[in-house]
Amino acid sequence: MKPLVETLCVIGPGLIGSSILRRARLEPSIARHLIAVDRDAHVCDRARALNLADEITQDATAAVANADLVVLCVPVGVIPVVAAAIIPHMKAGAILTDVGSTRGSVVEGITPYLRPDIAYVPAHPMAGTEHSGPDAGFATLFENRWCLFTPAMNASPEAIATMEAFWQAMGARLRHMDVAHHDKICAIVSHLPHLLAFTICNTADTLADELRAEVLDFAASGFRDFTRIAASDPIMWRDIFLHNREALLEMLDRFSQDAQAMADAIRQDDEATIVRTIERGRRIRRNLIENKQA
Ligand SMILES: NC(=O)c1ccc[n+]([C@@H]2O[C@H](COP(=O)([O-])OP(=O)(O)OC[C@H]3O[C@@H](n4cnc5c(N)ncnc54)[C@H](O)[C@@H]3O)[C@@H](O)[C@H]2O)c1
Ligand SMILES: O=C(O)C(=O)C[C@]1(C(=O)O)C=C[C@@H](O)C=C1
Repeated sequence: MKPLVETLCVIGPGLIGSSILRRARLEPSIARHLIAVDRDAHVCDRARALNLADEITQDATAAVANADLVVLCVPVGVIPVVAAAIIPHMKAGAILTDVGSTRGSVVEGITPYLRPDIAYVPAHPMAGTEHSGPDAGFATLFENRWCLFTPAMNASPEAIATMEAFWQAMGARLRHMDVAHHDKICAIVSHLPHLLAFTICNTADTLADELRAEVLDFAASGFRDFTRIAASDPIMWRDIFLHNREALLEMLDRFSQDAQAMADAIRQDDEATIVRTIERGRRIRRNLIENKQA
């Protein structure tokens, strides 16, 4: 059977990149030959030990020369830098994609380097964990999770169809949307929750010494769920916050107003507002479970 692409090259075989490679190892319909590229020699060694790809190298420009599909899985701050370095070396007719968590800044950063004979089809899988690196990935990471496509550039309908089939083979559900919409949605469902988790852990940690000891003693409470998210990679999240600045600050403003309204309700013994707010939260959790996204 002819695979979707002959040669798949993943740049950055960390959590997301290694999950793509693991899935491609299990599904021969995806690619015949797998290449992994990382600038970090230790990551390359781990990728070799885990047998993530047929070729593993630190040399991105040589690796992409024969690839039919190149997937950029590096932090959003360096996606345009890596794209600028590899695009001149890609073969005509190849597809370039990236899995970056922000769209506006990545598309703006990549656009000046695009070539008319390279299809750029960005797609962001809404799946992950707080862990990073090649050991953290797993083949079922994208199963039943959304993959958000934003407008492709220089891409034929066939190239877009190839990327849709690629993400379906990863197990994902697909949705197309524009860039601004993507960045707003991700700001509220992903970036703001991470900002709140990092901040609440910082707040707890800067409390008085004796209380801090108690925070650790009793952390297996509501706080525990924040600590899971707060364990995420600092470089990845620094880049996301700085690269989705406008949408994130807009959502943070909205949240601050709502938190203030909740503070007012508590101050004023406004039971109805407090209960209404909690009930809305519970409804969201129920919807998530019904949609199999919990
Ligand atoms: N972690 C998640 O939950 C998640 C979910 C969806 C999308 N994303 C996006 O996917 C991308 C990767 O995230 P991750 O969690 O897999 O990160 P990760 O830290 O696990 O892996 C990133 C890899 O990129 C490598 N790298 C960094 N700069 C490089 C460069 N210039 N050239 C070559 N390799 C380089 C690192 O050495 C590392 O191995 C990010 O853009 C992130 O925003 C992450
Ligand atoms: O589930 C988690 O722990 C994640 O951090 C995954 C998560 C998210 O916030 O949902 C993180 C970043 C993404 O771009 C997509 C998914």
